[in-house]
Amino acid sequence: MMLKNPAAKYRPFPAVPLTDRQWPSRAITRPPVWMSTDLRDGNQALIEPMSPEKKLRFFQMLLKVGIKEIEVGFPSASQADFDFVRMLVEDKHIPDDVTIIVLTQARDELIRRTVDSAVGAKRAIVHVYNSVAPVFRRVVFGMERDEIVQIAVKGTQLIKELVAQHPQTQWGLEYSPESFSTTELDFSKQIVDAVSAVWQPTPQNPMIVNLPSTVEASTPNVYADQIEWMCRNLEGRESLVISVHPHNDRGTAVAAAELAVMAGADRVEGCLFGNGERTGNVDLVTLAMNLYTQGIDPGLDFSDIDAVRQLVEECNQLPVHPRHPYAGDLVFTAFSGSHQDAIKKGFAKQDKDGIWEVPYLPIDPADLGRSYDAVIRVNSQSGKGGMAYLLAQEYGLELPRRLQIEFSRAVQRMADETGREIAASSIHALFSQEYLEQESPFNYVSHRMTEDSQHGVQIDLTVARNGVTQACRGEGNGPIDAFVKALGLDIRLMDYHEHAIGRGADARAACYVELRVGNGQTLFGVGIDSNILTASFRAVLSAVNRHLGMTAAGEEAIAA
Ligand SMILES: CC(=O)SCCNC(=O)CCNC(=O)[C@H](O)C(C)(C)COP(=O)(O)OP(=O)(O)OC[C@H]1O[C@@H](n2cnc3c(N)ncnc32)[C@H](O)[C@@H]1OP(=O)(O)O
Ligand SMILES: CC(C)C(=O)C(=O)O
Ligand SMILES: [Mg+2]
Repeated sequence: MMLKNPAAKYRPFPAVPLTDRQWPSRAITRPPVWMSTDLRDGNQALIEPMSPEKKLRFFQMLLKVGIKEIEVGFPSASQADFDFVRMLVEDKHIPDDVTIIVLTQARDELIRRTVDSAVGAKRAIVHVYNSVAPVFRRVVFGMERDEIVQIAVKGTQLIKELVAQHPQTQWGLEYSPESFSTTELDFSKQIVDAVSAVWQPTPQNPMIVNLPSTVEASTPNVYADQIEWMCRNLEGRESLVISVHPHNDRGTAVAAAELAVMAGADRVEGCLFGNGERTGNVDLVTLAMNLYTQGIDPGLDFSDIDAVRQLVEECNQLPVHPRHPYAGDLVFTAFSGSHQDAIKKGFAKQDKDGIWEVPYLPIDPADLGRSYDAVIRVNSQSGKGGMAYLLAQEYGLELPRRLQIEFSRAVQRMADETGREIAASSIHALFSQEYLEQESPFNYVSHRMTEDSQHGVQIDLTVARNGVTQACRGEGNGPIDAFVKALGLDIRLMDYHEHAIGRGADARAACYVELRVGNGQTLFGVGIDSNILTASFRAVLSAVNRHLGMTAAGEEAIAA
């Protein structure tokens, strides 16, 4: 039967009975304990689970990033999973300050195998779980609440018994009431209290209580309420590490984790770049960098984010989205004109060691090992700022503002025609063609200049006009004035800029002149030369040639 309203088959998530919630007015002031479950929850969700070799490379990268708690697998799932954990232990891959975690269902034979896998490690946490939500109790287990509690209690008793036989390892317990976020809070409390009554944690040897949103089912504020409620109601809170394990079914796992930390969670489990079952586990990279941009050291090192991303993509055989926070290919790239303009101005004003204040960039790309080069790219949505930035960064050309406006029209034409992104090299080629290679009809050959107080500046100039060399002389109150007079053309100099390109013996001068030829429109010419005067003369000829190329009126003006 077709439902009239298909949405009617879903029910709204019930609110948590917490009227004096504290978390909304709290702030995060320090990082939580990070736990990576890439090699377990991440791995179990892959189309092709990682080979032992890939798992080891991933593990070593996690160490380098600085993660101290790493869930290394589900050892009872397969011989390969078991062997991987043994290899880590026996080949001494686990640093002393790192704790491995091994996951198991609360079933006898699986628990035994799991404990066996970690024997000999300096520190290991056995992570046991059973699902507690009403739908699991009814559909999967066909059990009442008390029977579900017994699964967890018996499993914990067995773990306690088994680990006592291997005192050379410092053992810990993590208990997860799986599907916590869709479970009645009083039942979650009942089962967690029952487990801790068996394990008997102390503030010195706390037990981890991991409260997963196995399937994210509510807005993040509801999850935060659930966490605060548990923190306030569990027995022996001081002997518990409250951990969260958000999944991203509603796309709000990051928010859920952050609000949960405000609500009292001490620890967060997740995966790099949000890999994991279905829509993924919460993304540890985003969480860490979010803290970083609030001025809080997350204790994780993502200063070479591209290397981390590359390895994760290779091991997971899944791409990281180009717009993934902090790490995607396009997150430090602006195509749109007004963004480019603001970023360019922001970079110019940014003090290297000062507070970060570049518009549109929440973080300095350099802090992630990303380069500024990729920040600004040009396509049909771009304005003058983007191409000016690229010419300055790549070619040392600092175009005056009005020239930027003039040249951006040519760039826009090119972008419209191709419909593609335009590389810095193409912009430079277009700039050269438009301004620097304008050698006809006038081409500079040589000049000699003298100066005295009576005549001002005198120039003996040789130019080629349509390939025919001719000599002329001019006097003026400055070199450009004298040069224009020598040409004998109706030209007015409207604006002039110059700057050096490079330093030392190889330095060259770039000159930009804005001229009005006859009664025509003003337009720019550009000259580059090792001699600053020659550069300015070339710039004048560039403008004149451009003008002649564009208008018949220009020809007449020149002829006049
Ligand atoms: C939310 C999560 O991510 S939890 C982690 C999930 N990860 C994995 O499952 C990956 C590794 N798992 C595996 O390789 C296998 O599932 C194994 C080896 C653990 C178990 O395999 P099997 O023995 O074939 O059982 P299966 O996977 O079908 O699990 C279902 C059985 O386990 C029971 N079960 C499921 N979870 C639990 C639990 N936490 N505690 C106790 N029993 C459980 C179910 O009731 C069911 O029992 P039934 O067969 O009597 O009906
Ligand atoms: C095993 C548990 C913690 C889990 O992965 C989940 O509930 O999502
Ligand atoms: Mg999970």
